Amino acid sequence: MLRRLAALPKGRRSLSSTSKSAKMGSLMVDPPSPQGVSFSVKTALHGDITSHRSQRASHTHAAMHTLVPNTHLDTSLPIPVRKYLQSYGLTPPRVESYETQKARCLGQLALKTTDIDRFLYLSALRKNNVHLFYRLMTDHLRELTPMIYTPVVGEACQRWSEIYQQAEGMYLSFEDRGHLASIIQNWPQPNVEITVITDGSRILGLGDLGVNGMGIPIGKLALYTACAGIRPECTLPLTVDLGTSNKAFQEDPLYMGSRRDKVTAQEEQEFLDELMMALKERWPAIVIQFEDWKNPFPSLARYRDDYAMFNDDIQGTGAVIMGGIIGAVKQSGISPRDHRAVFLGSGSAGVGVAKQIVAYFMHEGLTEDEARSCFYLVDSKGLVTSDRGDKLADHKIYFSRNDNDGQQFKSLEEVMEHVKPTIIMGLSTIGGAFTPELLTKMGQWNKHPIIFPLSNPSSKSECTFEEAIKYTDGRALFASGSPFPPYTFTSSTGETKTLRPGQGNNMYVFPGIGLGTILSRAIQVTDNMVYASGESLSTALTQEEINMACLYPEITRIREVSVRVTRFVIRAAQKDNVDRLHHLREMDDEQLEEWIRSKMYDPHAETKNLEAEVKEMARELASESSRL
Ligand SMILES: NC(=O)c1ccc[n+]([C@@H]2O[C@H](COP(=O)([O-])OP(=O)(O)OC[C@H]3O[C@@H](n4cnc5c(N)ncnc54)[C@H](O)[C@@H]3O)[C@@H](O)[C@H]2O)c1
Ligand SMILES: O=C(O)C[C@H](O)C(=O)O
Ligand SMILES: [Mg+2]
Repeated sequence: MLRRLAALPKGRRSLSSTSKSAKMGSLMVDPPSPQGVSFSVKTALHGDITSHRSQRASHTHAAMHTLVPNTHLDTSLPIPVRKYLQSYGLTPPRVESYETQKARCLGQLALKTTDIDRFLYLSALRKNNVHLFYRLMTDHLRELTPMIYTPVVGEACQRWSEIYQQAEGMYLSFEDRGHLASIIQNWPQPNVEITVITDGSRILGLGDLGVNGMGIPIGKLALYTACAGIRPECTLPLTVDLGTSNKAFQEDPLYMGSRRDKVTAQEEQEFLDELMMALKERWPAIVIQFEDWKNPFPSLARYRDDYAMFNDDIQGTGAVIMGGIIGAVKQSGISPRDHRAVFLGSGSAGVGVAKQIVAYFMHEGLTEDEARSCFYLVDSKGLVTSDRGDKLADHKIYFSRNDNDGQQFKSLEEVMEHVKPTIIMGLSTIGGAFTPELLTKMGQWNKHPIIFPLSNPSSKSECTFEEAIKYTDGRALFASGSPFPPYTFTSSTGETKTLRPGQGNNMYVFPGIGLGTILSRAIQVTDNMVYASGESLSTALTQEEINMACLYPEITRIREVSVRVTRFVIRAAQKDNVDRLHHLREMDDEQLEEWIRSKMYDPHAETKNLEAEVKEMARELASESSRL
């Protein structure tokens, strides 16, 4: 057993996963060996099998402490296990059920009076008892996701320097260039499978928040664990400090990043070249997600062929919104070629979403030109046209209109009058931009107007659910980036209904894109894998959800939905021949989904797994002592 534990960092991901059956085994079944073996576990455990019992116990304890901090301090652990782990006496005497632990946590949460207090409480719980945190999260996704993700993470990032309490994730600075590979060795976890990287330069719709953006990688990776079962110790939140354009932060004595202005695009690229290589050198199979960069197009183009990487804001958002649009287009009763979509916002998300829907429309039989001509992109200068007179950023050129007869449309109102859209999408960061007047017009022009205000957090949403419903007489097909509460509405025909909004947020797909890439050992994240993730969503709705005209599955089912997304992503990787775990090709879809489930971290099973480990260890130790 101890020898097996010593080998743990190389092939397996956690103490508890070492003794699981093949069915319940870890994600790292037959991985390429990570380069960096955890020093403390390796040195503490490289197995002198004859050493003293207490020494062994503390070695085991050290292994757990390194891989899953504080696991031995869970108040649900039985007394014999505590004694074995030498944590007996370090926690109150009573052995508690999860129900009791949960009641205490929810009680404490209820005492908090602000969202930031709830955010801090949950962050501390994650640090102090990671399995309990994820048990709570998976049981209360609807209520708790907004506390650790959008919208509350937005305020947390804005106030990060003020509310900072504990180190989480890694920070790498421009000044560290030339040494990134050796600094990355400081990360104590040996088996990182996925990282989310930001430079903080476009955090949600809140602008450049510099290193305060760290809340985003932490929040996204918490969802990877809660929604797709990637083990918490296999995730690496990463923030790079490349300076900030945020003058207020530069002058704030509490700001914890450098005071330099943002580095140049060339300097950023050189830094990222080194970082990407360093990450892959230590963890050859690592999946890398770029998140919330101001201009993420160059890095996506540069690294996507050589790394298993993707950009969530361009690709994840594109896929998730395509997934919702598939249902909305069907419910609208209008064929794809007759849709006219006005996009407020032509940045990474706007262009990513429009391109992904072009791919869907082509899938439905339109030529590329026909599909592209359905889109009218608007930025801060108005409708994006080829003859507008300013130099268009590269990513906007594809959608620039040529059919405007020299006329320019400066405001959203003018564009909407000109186009009379069937779809409006908001990816502009301009809260309230879909005014009551515009929403009313959408209701007049369309039987079922498609209205997607997607900017985050809630304060930046282009309209609320209530507004979209009220001003279209309850006929809007709606999804927003941040969550809105249900709304009870009486229509002009006197019908009263409680309606639930869809949440068009990339959280429905990125966990499955990441898990599918990890599990298939894909060497790239291809366009087909991204497309498949969005397409899978429309197949994941239950009959009841379809009857209720939902555009997205119920959030409480997200773990099951992630299994479906993961299966589609793996199948697409196989088709594109970028997968490396070829025996998965032999499984039928049902077997593959079952296998995916078996690889997912289940926080509810962890304490039991630990108990089983300890029992097995005790047995082995007893038989070894009897041989001595
Ligand atoms: N729902 C989701 O899953 C999701 C995913 C990604 C991004 N987003 C949100 O989308 C928003 C935009 O993100 P992004 O990465 O595209 O940012 P970005 O900075 O790349 O793009 C913002 C776009 O909005 C335009 N804009 C700014 N002010 C405007 C104005 N007054 N009128 C018209 N257009 C204006 C800009 O010109 C630019 O084209 C953010 O709020 C982000 O939180 C949501
Ligand atoms: O973080 C989110 O909630 C979605 C998206 O990635 C965003 O940048 O807004
Ligand atoms: Mg984002």
